[in-house]
Amino acid sequence: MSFSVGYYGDTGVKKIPGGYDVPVGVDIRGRYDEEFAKILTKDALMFVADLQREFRNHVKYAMECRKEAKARYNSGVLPGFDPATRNVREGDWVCAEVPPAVADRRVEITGPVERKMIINALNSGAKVFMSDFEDALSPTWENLMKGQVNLKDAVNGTISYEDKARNRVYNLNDQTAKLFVRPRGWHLPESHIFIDGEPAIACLVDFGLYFHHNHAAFHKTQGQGYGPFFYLPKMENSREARIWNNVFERAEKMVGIKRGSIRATVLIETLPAVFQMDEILYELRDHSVGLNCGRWDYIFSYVKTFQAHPDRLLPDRVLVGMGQHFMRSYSDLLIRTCHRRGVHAMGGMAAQIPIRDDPAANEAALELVKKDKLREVQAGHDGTWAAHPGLIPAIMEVFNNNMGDKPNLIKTMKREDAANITEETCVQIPRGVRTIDGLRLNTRVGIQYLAAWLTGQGSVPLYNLMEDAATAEISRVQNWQWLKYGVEFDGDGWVCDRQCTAPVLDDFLTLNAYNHIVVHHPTAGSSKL
Ligand SMILES: CC(=O)SCCNC(=O)CCNC(=O)[C@H](O)C(C)(C)COP(=O)(O)OP(=O)(O)OC[C@H]1O[C@@H](n2cnc3c(N)ncnc32)[C@H](O)[C@@H]1OP(=O)(O)O
Ligand SMILES: O=CC(=O)O
Ligand SMILES: [Mg+2]
Repeated sequence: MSFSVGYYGDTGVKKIPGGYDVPVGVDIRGRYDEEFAKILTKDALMFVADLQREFRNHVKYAMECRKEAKARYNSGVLPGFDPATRNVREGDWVCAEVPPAVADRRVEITGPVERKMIINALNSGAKVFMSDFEDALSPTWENLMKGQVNLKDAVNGTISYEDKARNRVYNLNDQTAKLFVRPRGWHLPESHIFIDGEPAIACLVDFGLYFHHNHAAFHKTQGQGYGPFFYLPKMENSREARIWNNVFERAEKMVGIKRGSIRATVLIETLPAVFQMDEILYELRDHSVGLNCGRWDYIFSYVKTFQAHPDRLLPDRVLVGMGQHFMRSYSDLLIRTCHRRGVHAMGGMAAQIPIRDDPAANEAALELVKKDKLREVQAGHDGTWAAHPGLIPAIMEVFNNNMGDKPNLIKTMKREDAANITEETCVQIPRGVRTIDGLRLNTRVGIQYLAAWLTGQGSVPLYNLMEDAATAEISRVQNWQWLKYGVEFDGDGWVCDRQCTAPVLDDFLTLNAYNHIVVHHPTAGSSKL
């Protein structure tokens, strides 16, 4: 493809030699590729630029508000319900009817927008596939653009993949999972696309390109008159949900589809957002299909929100499970809120994945997953997440056995008992030990995950667990918090680490360590008094 440089009369389009055909004000700084050019069309870029111009100031303001909230938490304030929106929490409103295409979401698989994984996930037997530009994806230009190409082929039903080394061709089954797409969070820039001299807002690029190319086909083939469907990550306040709602309305209007076609599930995965569930659903009430317990980012957010509260340090990462009081309260409150408003209350991700080379360990991991999912469905979650296709049958069985023949529990599990959950319950300090092994594991996971991410892998198996950006964040912030506040570790092996990080230098390693090798005889000495 070759273009001459300059502006083209009334089309307002600037053409660059051998490059993308861009509208005025848009500058593509990523590598040129003929396949990517089919995504980065002039029309698609105009659509994204329109969203950017319409919403950039709202997004900037929302990010400023996050900074102000952070300063308040750092000064000792605890997050809580907003007295100004009490009427929304107490009001008797409900969200729009759930679209029939996604009434049953009992098991959802997630994964990055990688070609083979998209096909495997759509074929996995799960009801929904959440295809991820976020926690599971390292947002390199190649990953993002190939991801858009892959999704377009998936929605068109033409996606295939040839694994030459294994002489295997991947195609879609007749029956596939319904596709949801998760764009990145509001805070991230997309630095390969500049609009009016500044980096584009990443999520508007992810959303805009996908929506522009796929809304029509999706409506027909997947959504039964609705869609496309989205997952929205990492919001902290309902003002951020309002921006999404306005983006959806503008997008619907621009392409001429009915208001409420687009539907989204919001991840409640920040501590401030737990006090904004009603408000978030209210803002998105015509575009909502529920909330999801994004438990890993939620733990990360607990540490981040309380970064200046040394009285709220977390125990070892492995101990911060859904059994902790603050985690259970958050899941219960989410179920009650969603069902009161007529939408799905989705559970979260168990991080275990199949362990091929150790049957006993594999069985133990599977038992943990089943236990976690049983707790979720018994609590009233309408569905849950799986990280790997190998887990789908077991998780499906747990949900089938406990949901009966209904597509969801929205009308049957009201959880009115959760109406009494208080602010204090939601921030209650988790219990457990902090150990040097926990610090080491965080360090290993943090380093290995970052190495993978920098080379384009956003989700990886480490120590038999799924690790992605959210789980790696926990490792990072936990180590930061422990080192900053100089925690004393429980158990053995801490002397060297404490000595290396002590504010005042100990005189002798051996003097300090000596008490650890002194073993007094049980009779406490030899003197006979
Ligand atoms: C906190 C959160 O945000 S959770 C949501 C975001 N995180 C995710 O979505 C992570 C999803 N999971 C994954 O990315 C992967 O399961 C990993 C990276 C953890 C492990 O992947 P692998 O090392 O490829 O696992 P493994 O070798 O066992 O895979 C076996 C097969 O299952 C496929 N597979 C594994 N996980 C998935 C998945 N989530 N979706 C689709 N296919 C998958 C593999 O592609 C492979 O296919 P093949 O046999 O046709 O070659
Ligand atoms: O996005 C999900 C999470 O747990 O984080
Ligand atoms: Mg997350």
